[in-house]
Amino acid sequence: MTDTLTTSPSQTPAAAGGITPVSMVRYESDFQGFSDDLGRSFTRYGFAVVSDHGLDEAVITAAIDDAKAFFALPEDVKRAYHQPGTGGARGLTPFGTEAAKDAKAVDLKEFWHTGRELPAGHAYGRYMRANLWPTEVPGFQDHLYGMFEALDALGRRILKAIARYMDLGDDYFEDKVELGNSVLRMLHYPPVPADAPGVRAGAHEDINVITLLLGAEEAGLQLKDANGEWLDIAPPPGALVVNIGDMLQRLTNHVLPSTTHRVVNPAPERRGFARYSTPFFLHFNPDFVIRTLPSTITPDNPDRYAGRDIMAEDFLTERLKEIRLL
Ligand SMILES: O=C(O)CCC(=O)C(=O)O
Ligand SMILES: [Fe+2]
Repeated sequence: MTDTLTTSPSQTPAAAGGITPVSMVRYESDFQGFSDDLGRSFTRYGFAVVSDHGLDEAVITAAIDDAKAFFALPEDVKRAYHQPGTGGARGLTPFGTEAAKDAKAVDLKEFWHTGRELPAGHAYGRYMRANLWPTEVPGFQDHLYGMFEALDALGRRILKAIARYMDLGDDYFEDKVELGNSVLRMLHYPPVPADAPGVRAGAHEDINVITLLLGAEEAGLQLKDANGEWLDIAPPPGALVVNIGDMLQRLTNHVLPSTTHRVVNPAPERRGFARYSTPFFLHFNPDFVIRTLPSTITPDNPDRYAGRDIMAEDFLTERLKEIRLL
């Protein structure tokens, strides 16, 4: 890959909203150092800002442009790609559907989900629905799936660094996520009226293993730090925001925390702008059983899930019900 979305390492700002970016340039030259810095950021915030990630800018731009073209279609055309009662797993989830767990208000967003294309007849077909592809936007399928595959590959590289940090053996995650039930979410938050109450996306934790988020430069994304204060994430242009989800928090007995985050409405002068962001929710293979890693159980941190092994797919179903997608 030649083009990158990021600035060169020498231009990487010292800090972004309190979180110092970790450059992936060291992935090849100093894997241990990269893994330690990444792991420390996760341990402290549940989040890391990753620069120099090497994603091909053309692949990302093509997919985002197609998503924008889709969201600009008439409401009734878009609604044909909504499958109610299926957990929003594929296609469109219309504006005003999803709400954060226990939230009273719905989020101010619509989104499109693309999932994995399995080899024909694969046993995981019972857990993963077929993708939907809108015929109204030429190139949508190729571009969206191109972005899915690029983020899937990058997510596995980042998991190798997490495995190194946790002393698990670098390939620990490989056979546990290779056909994971992962989802690429193209999000559209329309412009917000000047007097809009509430937030664009209510406070929540992600369900999955790790999330790779692009497009969070438009202000608004905040995490709740260990003191309970909201901290702006504000990544530099093109940088990737990565956070730990509930499944990895559970596997690591909370050594890697799944941190509460939200998207607040922007300052008045930015309320006329839409937000387009693209989280990739990397999941375990559906039949992976989440059981606390023995190395994370200590006298100070006893097993929080003793006797409560759960299959990744069952965990997901439980949580989708809580956010009103099932
Ligand atoms: O829009 C964003 O930047 C974050 C979205 C998010 O946290 C989510 O969809 O889980
Ligand atoms: Fe999230």
